[in-house]
Amino acid sequence: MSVVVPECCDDLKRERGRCLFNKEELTNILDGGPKLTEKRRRIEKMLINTPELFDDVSPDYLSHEDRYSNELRKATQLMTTLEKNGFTYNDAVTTGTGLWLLMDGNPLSLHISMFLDTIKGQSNPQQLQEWLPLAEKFKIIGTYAQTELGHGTFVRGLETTATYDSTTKEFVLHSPTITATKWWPGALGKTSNHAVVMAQLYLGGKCYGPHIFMVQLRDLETHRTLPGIVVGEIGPRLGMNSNDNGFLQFNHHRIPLTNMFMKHSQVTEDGKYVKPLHSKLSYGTMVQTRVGIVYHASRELSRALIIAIRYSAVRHQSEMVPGDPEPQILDYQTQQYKLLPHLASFFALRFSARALLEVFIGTSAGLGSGKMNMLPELHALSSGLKAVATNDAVKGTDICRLACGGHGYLSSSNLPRIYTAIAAGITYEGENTVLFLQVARYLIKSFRASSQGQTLPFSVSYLRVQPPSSHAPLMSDRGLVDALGAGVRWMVGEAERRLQQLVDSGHSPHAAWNACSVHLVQCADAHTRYYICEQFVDAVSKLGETVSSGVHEVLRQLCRLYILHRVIQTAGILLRCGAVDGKALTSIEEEECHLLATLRIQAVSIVDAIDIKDVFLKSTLGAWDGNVYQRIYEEAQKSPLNKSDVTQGYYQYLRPLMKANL
Ligand SMILES: CCCCCCCCCCCCCCCCCCCC(=O)SCCNC(=O)CCNC(=O)[C@H](O)C(C)(C)COP(=O)(O)OP(=O)(O)OC[C@H]1O[C@@H](n2cnc3c(N)ncnc32)[C@H](O)[C@@H]1OP(=O)(O)O
Ligand SMILES: Cc1cc2nc3c(=O)[nH]c(=O)nc-3n(C[C@H](O)[C@H](O)[C@H](O)COP(=O)(O)OP(=O)(O)OC[C@H]3O[C@@H](n4cnc5c(N)ncnc54)[C@H](O)[C@@H]3O)c2cc1C
Repeated sequence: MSVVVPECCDDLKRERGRCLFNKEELTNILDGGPKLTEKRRRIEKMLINTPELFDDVSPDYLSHEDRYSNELRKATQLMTTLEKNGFTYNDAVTTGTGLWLLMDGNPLSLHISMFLDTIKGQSNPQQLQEWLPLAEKFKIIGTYAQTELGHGTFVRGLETTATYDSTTKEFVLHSPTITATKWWPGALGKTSNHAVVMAQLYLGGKCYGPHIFMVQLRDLETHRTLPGIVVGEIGPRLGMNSNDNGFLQFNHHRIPLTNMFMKHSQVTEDGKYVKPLHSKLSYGTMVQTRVGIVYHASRELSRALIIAIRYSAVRHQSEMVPGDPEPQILDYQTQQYKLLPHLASFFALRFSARALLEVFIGTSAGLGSGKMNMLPELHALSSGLKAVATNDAVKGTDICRLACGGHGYLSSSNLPRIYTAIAAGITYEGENTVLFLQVARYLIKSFRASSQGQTLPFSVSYLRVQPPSSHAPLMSDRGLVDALGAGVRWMVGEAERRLQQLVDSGHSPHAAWNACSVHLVQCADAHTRYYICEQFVDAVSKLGETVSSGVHEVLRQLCRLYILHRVIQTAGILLRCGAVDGKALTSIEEEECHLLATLRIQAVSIVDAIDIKDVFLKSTLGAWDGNVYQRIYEEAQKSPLNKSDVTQGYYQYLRPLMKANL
């Protein structure tokens, strides 16, 4: 399939004619540099020239089984195409291209993410040597099986047991109750022949908590389920129905001692336990996936924004001035207010994802040399950013759908599929409220440590009292970010005060925690957003030295919008702690409206610079040429109900009803 860039409609031509910045330069910034843009485009070209990767028929028109098979066909084709052309699956993941082709629930996604990451991050050298080549070459195919019917969040409450039998040097895996059934893992139902399984380790009758085990589930020749294992698919879900999310039960199933992942903790042949350097090292795959999800959420949000902003420039509706031609809906301030703050969020999340990745790489390097001290900060940052990124991507994607009116509800807009895929991100890999509560624990601990004069890690250093002299002018970007920081400091101080007050009045610390948890979640959310603002301001100011003035101006405007919007959202807190006053808020609101009008002028060009091709957007509303109505019409013709003029349903039900004497 070769892509011919079509002439665009007059509306989009006019929009693009107003561009005052170098789009390619902005594209390079978003990709992380010109080399990465070039690499992404090479991958895209190769994928576009592989017609088997594209659907002839929408998954909506397929049966449950055909939908799965079709996605599996494309997933395997994707892997072989990448391999043949000298790329890795990782290239398709990091550029987003692979995800966009297969975001109806790619049945190999868990293999190439959490299964491989667990092998890489949790194996000892022998295990790595044995399993990694097999998994990388798809000789074994796996998933990450942790969640059970009874427990997802509370990992320590998992019920699956792995009991060591020193006489045979084996672990016996068992699901003692219905609630111990593994439930949810992607690709577990029918695709995977292996799984990394989280189970409670028992040695000599004593429980040592959750540990990870490599378990073969199916025969490698026949693909039949092995004895002692029951496995299947869990049925339809809100979205991503081309995946085979599964269930799994063990009936005293035996695996060798060497199948416990032994990088961090070990069991000796005679059944002795060797402790890890940090008790949460076995949660490393989850942390790594949370980092990936921040990128993933920003990418999905960007697809929705491209669709909604291009559509808003093509769609004309109503009269702004009686008798005048119908304006583009993007000219309505309310439409700009719906979309442009989310456009700013996309940029903010992209820069924060990059900053988080650096923290992840730094912490991982430290762990390699036995340094565990950065782990709590990485856990808090990755938890907070995963939660904010998915919450905002879900909200933003739905706003994009709403901003497209009725047509946004069409499957062919692709907004429903983007929405249902990213909506799962709020729940999977740590439910967001639960992750925010982890961040809150870290904030309260840090606040207390600071009160005792201890030095705080970089992401929370602002929690100590700020000397008034260091403040930038309030209305500058820095000044407003400082005000947001003061707001979080006040919120955390208030949470700590309420917790202490409850404990002093006789509540247990745990009861006090629960009684303050709504406020604590708000603290965690506000802290993470403060961190995002800081990263955005830093990134834009660093780029200022290297980019052209047009691009810098657009980035500055987006950053400003993000901060102003955040200040308005937090107005109540900022007023209560005295960080801003009513007069400042009024001028911030006015500035936001002014900025919306400014950014509107180049909005189409900004989303063009995100550079996602039509074949990856998959949207009748968001295509480059803006030929919206023709595409919607043509897509409707593909409905199986349009194959005949009169359907079977007419003869079977409607006609008898019309003929009945009611
Ligand atoms: C080519 C095609 C492309 C294909 C796509 C490829 C993907 C690319 C990436 C993009 C991703 C997109 C798709 C991803 C698909 C993912 C699918 C989803 C998979 C899953 O959902 S797997 C299951 C995930 N499950 C969870 O996340 C469970 C959540 N629960 C927990 O993490 C913990 O149990 C919880 C809530 C943190 C509590 O733990 P608990 O054991 O109870 O501990 P305590 O609360 O008592 O805390 C003790 C102490 O430890 C600290 N702690 C907890 N966790 C960590 C950690 N991970 N690291 C460091 N420290 C940790 C905690 O804060 C406490 O500290 P204190 O000092 O306060 O005591
Ligand atoms: C599409 C999808 C794919 C998935 N893929 C996988 C996979 O590949 N592998 C895998 O192992 N799992 C997978 N999961 C499972 C997922 O990780 C869990 O659903 C998730 O961790 C949440 O756990 P839960 O379902 O038990 O929710 P629960 O913890 O029961 O949450 C229900 C409610 O209780 C609240 N709650 C729970 N605990 C607390 C607390 N301590 N404090 C306050 N509130 C609390 C939550 O905030 C939420 O509102 C997947 C899930 C989905 C939806």
